Amino acid sequence: MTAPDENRFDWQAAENDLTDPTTGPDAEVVDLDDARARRVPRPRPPADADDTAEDAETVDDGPEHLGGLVDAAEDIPPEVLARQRERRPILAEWARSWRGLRAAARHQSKDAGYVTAYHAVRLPKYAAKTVVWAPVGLFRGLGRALHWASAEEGNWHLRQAAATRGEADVWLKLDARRQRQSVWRWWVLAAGAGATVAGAIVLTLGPAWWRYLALAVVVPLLATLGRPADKPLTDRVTEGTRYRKLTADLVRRALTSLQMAAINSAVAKDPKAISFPVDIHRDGPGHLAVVDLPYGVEAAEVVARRGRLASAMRLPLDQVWPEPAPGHTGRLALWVGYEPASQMTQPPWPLLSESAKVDLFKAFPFATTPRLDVLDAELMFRNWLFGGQPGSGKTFALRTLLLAASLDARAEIRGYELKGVGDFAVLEQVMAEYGNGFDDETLARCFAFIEWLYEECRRRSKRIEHYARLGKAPENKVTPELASLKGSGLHPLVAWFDELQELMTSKYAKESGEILEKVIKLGQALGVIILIGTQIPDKDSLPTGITRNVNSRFCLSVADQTANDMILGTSAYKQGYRATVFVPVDEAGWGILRGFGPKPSAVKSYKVDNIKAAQIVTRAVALRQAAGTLPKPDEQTREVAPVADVLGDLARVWPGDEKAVWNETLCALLAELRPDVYGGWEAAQLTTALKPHPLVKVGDVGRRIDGKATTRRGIKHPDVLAAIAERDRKRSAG
Ligand SMILES: Nc1ncnc2c1ncn2[C@@H]1O[C@H](COP(=O)(O)OP(=O)(O)OP(=O)(O)O)[C@@H](O)[C@H]1O
Repeated sequence: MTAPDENRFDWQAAENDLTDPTTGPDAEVVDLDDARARRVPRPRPPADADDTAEDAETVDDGPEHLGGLVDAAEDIPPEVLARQRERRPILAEWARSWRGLRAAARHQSKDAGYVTAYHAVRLPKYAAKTVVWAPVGLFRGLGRALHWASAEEGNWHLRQAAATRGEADVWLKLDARRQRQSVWRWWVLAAGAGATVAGAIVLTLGPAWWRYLALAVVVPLLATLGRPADKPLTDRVTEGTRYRKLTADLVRRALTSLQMAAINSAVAKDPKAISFPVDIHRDGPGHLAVVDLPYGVEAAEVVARRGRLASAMRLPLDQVWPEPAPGHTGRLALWVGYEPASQMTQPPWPLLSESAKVDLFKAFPFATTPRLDVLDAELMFRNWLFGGQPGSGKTFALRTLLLAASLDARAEIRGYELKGVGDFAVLEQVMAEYGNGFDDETLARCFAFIEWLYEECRRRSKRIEHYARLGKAPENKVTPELASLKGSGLHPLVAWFDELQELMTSKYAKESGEILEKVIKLGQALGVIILIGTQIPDKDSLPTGITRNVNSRFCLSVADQTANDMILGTSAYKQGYRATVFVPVDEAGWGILRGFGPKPSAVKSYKVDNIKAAQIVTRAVALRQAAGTLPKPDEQTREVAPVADVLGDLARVWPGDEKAVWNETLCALLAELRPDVYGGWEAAQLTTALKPHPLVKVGDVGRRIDGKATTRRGIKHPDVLAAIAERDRKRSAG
C-alpha cells in the first residue's frame, strides 16, 4: 500500500466506508427528511451578490428565505432571528380584510363601469362601422373558406419551383397531394354549409329573439373579419387619467427621475440597486411598493421629493404617498392610490350618526389615512398641538376634537379663540367658558383662565391624593370611575386655545408661557387636557417648554422645516415626516399626526362643517341636559380686573403743560390715580406697558435738579396724544 498522499483523495478509505457501514463508529444511514428539517437555513445573500442580485418583483417565487437581511451569525439569539423572520402572508393584502376587499371590489366595479360607459356612448359609431364592414367580412370569409378548401396554399411554392425547373412528375405528385388534402376540406366545408343552412332554418322557425341573438353574435364577427387590420371596431379606452398599476419598472423609473445623484450613480453601476424586499401588492384602494433604496440613500430624501416622484409617475400629487418604512432608513413605503386623495370621498365622520356617543377614556375616530382607513385619536391623558399655516385646516381639526368632547357629557370645555373669527361659536352652548378676539380684554381673560387652570390643577392634585388614599386612584391618575363620580371634581376638563401666538406675543407672553407649561406638565394625569392651535410655531410664539411637553401633535401644511420641527419635534423633517409637502387650502385637513401608533403618519382630519357641527352640538346639549352638566349662561364668562388704559391714564395724570416727563414721575402719579393697578411700578415697567404703542417713544429726557442737569428715561406729551388719537381711529374703523 502506498503512503497516503496528503494532497490526494484516499480512495481506499472511501471505498471501505461505502462497502462496510460498520467500519466507522460514526457511520450512519442518513434519513434525508430528517436532515432537511435540521438544515440551518442559508442566510439571504446580500443584494449586490452578482448571481443573486434579483429582487422579489422579478424572481422571488421560491420558498421564504429566513434570517432577514443579516448573516445568520451564530451569536444572534434565536428569538432575535425569529423576530427578523418575515413570512409572506398567505392571503394577499387586499383579501385579508373587509376594507381591502371592499376597496378592490369598488375599484374594479368603478373601472368596469367606466369602460362600459365609455363604450356605451360610442355604440352608434360602432353600429355604423359594423354595418359597413359586416358585408365585406361576409365576402372575405367566403373567399377564405374556398381558398382553404382548395388547399392551394399548402405546397404552392414547391409546385411553383417544380414547374420552374420543368420537373413535371414532381409537380404532378405535389398536385396529387394537394388534391387529396382538398377532398376532405371540401367535405368539411360542405358540412359547415349544411350546418349553417340548418341553423338558418332553425332560426327562422324559432322565436324572434333567437334571430336577434344570432345577428348580435354573427354580424360583429363578420365586421371584425371585414375591417382593415389597423382599424378596430371599438375605440381604445384612453389610459391617461386612469390608474396605472404600480410596477417595479415604474417605481425604478420614477426613482431615477428624481435627479438624486446617489440613486442615479448606484443604478448606473448596478441596475438592481433599487430592490423590492416584498412584492408590490394591493393595499386598500391602491398599491404598495416597499422599496430598498441604493445603499446610503435615505427614504426621507425621497419623501422630500414627493412632487418630483408624482411627476415621474405622471400622477397627481395626492395620489402618491411615499413614507419611510420600518426596517432601516433606506426602506421606502410607496403607496399609490387608485385615484387622487382629493377625489376619494372621505366617509362621513362616524360621530355624526345619531346614536354616536363618546367616552373620552376611549379612542374615537378623528381622521382617515390616504387609504381611507379610520384613525382613532384620544383626548384623555393627552395634550395636543395643532400647527399649520392659514388655510391648512388646523382650526377645523381642533374643533373636531372639541365636538367629540362635547358628546361626553362629563367633559367641561373651556377655551379661547384668539383670532376673533368665531369658528368655535357653534360650540358656545356647551362650553363653560368661551372667549373670541384678540383685544386687550380677551387676552386678559385668556391669561386669567391660564392662571385659573393652574389653580385648578392644584385643587385636582389634592383631590387625587385624597382618592388615592381611599384606594380609588391606583396610579394617582384620574380613572373613568372618578371622572364619572359626581362631586369628585375630577371630570375631564378640555382647555383649548386657538391662535395661541396672539397671547404669546402680547404683554402676557412670559407669564402665560410659564404657567401654561406647568399646567401641561401637571394636568395630564389630572384629567386636564390642553389643546393648542397656532399659526406661527416659532420659539417666540410657542415657548419650547410647551412644545416639549405635548404628547400629541398634528402638523398640517407648514411653510418650512423650522415650523415642521417645532410642531413635530426635532429631526422630524430629517426623518421624512414633512408637512411641507401639503398645499394649504387644496389639501386642507391633511397633516402629519404624531403620538398615535409607532410612527408619525399622514392623515386627513374629518371635515365637519358648521351645519354638521351644529347638529352635533344639539345632541351634545340634549346629553348634557339629561346629565345635568349643561353650563349655565351666567357662569360662562370669566371676570377679570378691568384692564388699565395706560394711555388714557397718562393723559389724565400728565403734569401741567410739561412737554416731556420722566417715567418715574409718571409712575408715581399713576400709582396715586390707581394704586391697585400701578402701585409699585418702576420706570421700566411703564416702558414695557407702552411697547404696544409704537408712537410713544421712550427716550432720554433732560431736566435741571438743583441747578444740575440730570437725564432719565421719559416720554413726550405729544406722543401720548398721538397714540390716543391713533387708537381711537383704529377703534372707530373696526
Ligand atoms: N379636514 C378637512 N377636509 C377638507 N377641507 C377642510 C378640512 N379642514 C378644513 N378644511 C377647509 O379648509 C378651510 C380652512 O380651514 P381652517 O379655518 O381650519 O384653516 P386654518 O388653518 O385654521 O386657517 P386660518 O389660520 O386662516 O384660520 C376651511 O374653510 C375648510 O373648508
